[in-house]
Amino acid sequence: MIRNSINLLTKKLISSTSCQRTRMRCFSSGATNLVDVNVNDKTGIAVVTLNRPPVNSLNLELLTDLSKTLDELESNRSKGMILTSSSKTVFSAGLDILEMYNPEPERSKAFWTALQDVWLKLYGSPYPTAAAINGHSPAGGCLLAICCEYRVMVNDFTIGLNETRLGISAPSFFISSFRNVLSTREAEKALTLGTMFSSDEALKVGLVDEIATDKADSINKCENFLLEFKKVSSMARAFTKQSLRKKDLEELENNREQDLQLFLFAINQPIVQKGLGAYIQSLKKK
Ligand SMILES: CC/C=C\C/C=C\CCC/C=C/CC(=O)SCCNC(=O)CCNC(=O)[C@H](O)C(C)(C)COP(=O)(O)OP(=O)(O)OC[C@H]1O[C@@H](n2cnc3c(N)ncnc32)[C@H](O)[C@@H]1OP(=O)(O)O
Repeated sequence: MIRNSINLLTKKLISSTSCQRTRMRCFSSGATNLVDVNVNDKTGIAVVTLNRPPVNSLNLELLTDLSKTLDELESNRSKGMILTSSSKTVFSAGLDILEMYNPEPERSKAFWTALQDVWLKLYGSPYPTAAAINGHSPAGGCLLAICCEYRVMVNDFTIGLNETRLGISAPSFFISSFRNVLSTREAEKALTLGTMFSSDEALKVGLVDEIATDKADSINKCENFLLEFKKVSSMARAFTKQSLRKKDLEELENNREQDLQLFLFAINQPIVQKGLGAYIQSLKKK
């Protein structure tokens, strides 16, 4: 009995050694482990890493893991979250196009519902959030970044809501979170043109807050931003953020079914399927 307890303790110690070196607690979000979470014991800040190679495209499983992670952070009264990616060149390639091509009805419902859940939890989170954008961030990848309150982008990558370039309109909750960051004028121009901004252009227009030299620098800068909230009451902070975002959040909360039906209708149009098929082929041919 005692030996078993010692074995268990030894196993726990071994498995947590790499985290202890940096005073981090590690946990993974669920069964599929597509999201890694490291909580710094000293600051209470969680680094949440999207880990679905090769490009972190957002499929049902990744969205479900992310959604569970956001629940855990909220119930653990997180001091803050930094969202980043395990890839060296891609933050997230956006929605997984294979989830929308030849869709299976039940799965596509679950997929869109999971995306809505992630958006509501991330955009409305009571804890402060920052994105360390260490790679390209088109469409749904940009969505995750603009849900956060602060963005630090590593040089030489691109970010934007490029949906019109794919022949579709960005869904309304993509647009409202984009408008929360950019002026209506800049948002309209970028959304209608489907602009993908370079890091410098994104900084100039206000889509990102700082530029970083590499991933470590971007995480450091995000951490500095989050640490500023040590001086602020977390309740007052959360209330203020949620009041500012309330209209956008309620818009989706009150119209979830309608938004889902619009998505299902759109992806089931033969012309959209044809476009998606061609787009998948063009990505494969690159
Ligand atoms: C399009 C939707 C149309 C209709 C639906 C209607 C309405 C619903 C609402 C739609 C909202 C959509 C929001 C989105 O997020 S759509 C997704 C938009 N994303 C993109 O356009 C990004 C496409 N990818 C890229 O540009 C590049 O991959 C990237 C710059 C991210 C990285 O380039 P890199 O050279 O590093 O990698 P690749 O060789 O291109 O890719 C590696 C493999 O990954 C596959 N891949 C890439 N992106 C996706 C994706 N978004 N979904 C699924 N798979 C993806 C790519 O095909 C390669 O696969 P293999 O060849 O290795 O099999």
